[in-house]
Amino acid sequence: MLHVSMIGCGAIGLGVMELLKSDPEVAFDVVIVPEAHMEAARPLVFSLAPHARVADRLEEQGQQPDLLIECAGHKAIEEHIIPALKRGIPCMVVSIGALSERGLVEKLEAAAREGKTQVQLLSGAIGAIDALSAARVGGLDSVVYTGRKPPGAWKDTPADGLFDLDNLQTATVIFEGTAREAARLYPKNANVAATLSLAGLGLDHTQVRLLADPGVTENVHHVEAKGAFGGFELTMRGKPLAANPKTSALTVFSVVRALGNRAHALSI
Ligand SMILES: NC(=O)C1=CN([C@@H]2O[C@H](COP(=O)(O)OP(=O)(O)OC[C@H]3O[C@@H](n4cnc5c(N)ncnc54)[C@H](OP(=O)(O)O)[C@@H]3O)[C@@H](O)[C@H]2O)C=CC1
Ligand SMILES: O=C([O-])CC(=O)C(=O)O
Repeated sequence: MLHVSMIGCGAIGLGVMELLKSDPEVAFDVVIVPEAHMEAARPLVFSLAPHARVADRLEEQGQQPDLLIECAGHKAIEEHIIPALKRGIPCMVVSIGALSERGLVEKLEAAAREGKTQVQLLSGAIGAIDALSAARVGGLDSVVYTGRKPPGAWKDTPADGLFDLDNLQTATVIFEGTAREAARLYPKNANVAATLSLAGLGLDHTQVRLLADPGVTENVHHVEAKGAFGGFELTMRGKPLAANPKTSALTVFSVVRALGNRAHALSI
C-alpha cells in the first residue's frame, strides 16, 4: 500500500482522487490546501477519500508519507516540496511551468540530494518525454513546440489585451519565441513548453509558438524534434477538463499512471 500526501485539491487533485478511490494499493492520507480553504475542501476530500485528513502543511513529527505529490502550483513547490525533499520524502511535481523560474530546478535538486531522495517531474499533458530525453543523450539539434488552444483558454493572459479573443475568426499566433519567454508571459499555460525544455534543449533553445484558434475545441500540442537519433513529430489533441479548461484531462491520467507505477508490482 502506497501512503500518499497530495498538495492541491483543484481540477487535477480531485480528478486523481476520483480515479484512484477504488485502488486498494493507493491511500491518500493527507490533502494539503491553503489554510483559508480547508473548510471548503473537507467535504470534497471526504467524498473521495474518507480517511484522508485535510491540512495546510505536512506534520514534521510522526508518520511520514511514502510520497508527496504536488498538484497545486508554483507556491506549493517552495512551501511544501522543497522542505519535504530535505526531510527525505520522495516527491512528484506536476506544475512544471513553475520550474522555468531561474534557479528553482537547482533548488529542487539540492533539496533532494540533501534528503537523499528523488523528485520526479511528471509528463502531464504531453507525451514522448521518454523519447525526447533519450534523444538528448545522443544530441538534439532542434525542438519546436506549437501550442494551439481555443480563444477562451487564453482569457486572463497577455493575449487577452492584445487580441479580441471573443471575436477571432482565424487561428492567430499570440506568441513566438523561446520557452523561457513563453513561460514568463504565459505561466499558467507553460507546463508543456517547460516539460519539453527540461527533457530536451533547455528553456533558451526550445522554440515555442502559441495560437488562439477558434477552429479547435481541444488543447492541441505539436512537437517536432530533430537530432542525432533522427527525428519525430507528435500531435496531441488533449480534451480539456470541465473543471479547468486550461488543463488537459491527460494530466490527471498522467498523475494516476505515475502513482500506479509506484504502488503496483508492474510499472509501465
Ligand atoms: N504538467 C502539465 O502538463 C500540467 C500542469 N498543470 C499545473 O498543475 C497545477 C494544478 O492544476 P489544476 O488542478 O488544473 O489547478 P486548479 O486551480 O484547479 O487547482 C489548484 C489547487 O491547488 C491549491 N493550491 C494552490 N496553491 C497552493 C499552496 N501553496 N498550497 C496548497 N494548495 C495550493 C488550490 O487551492 P485553492 O483553490 O484553495 O487556492 C487548488 O485546490 C497548476 O500549477 C497547473 O499549471 C496543469 C495542466 C498541465
Ligand atoms: O494542456 C494542458 O493541460 C496544459 C498546457 O497546455 C500547458 O500548461 O502547457
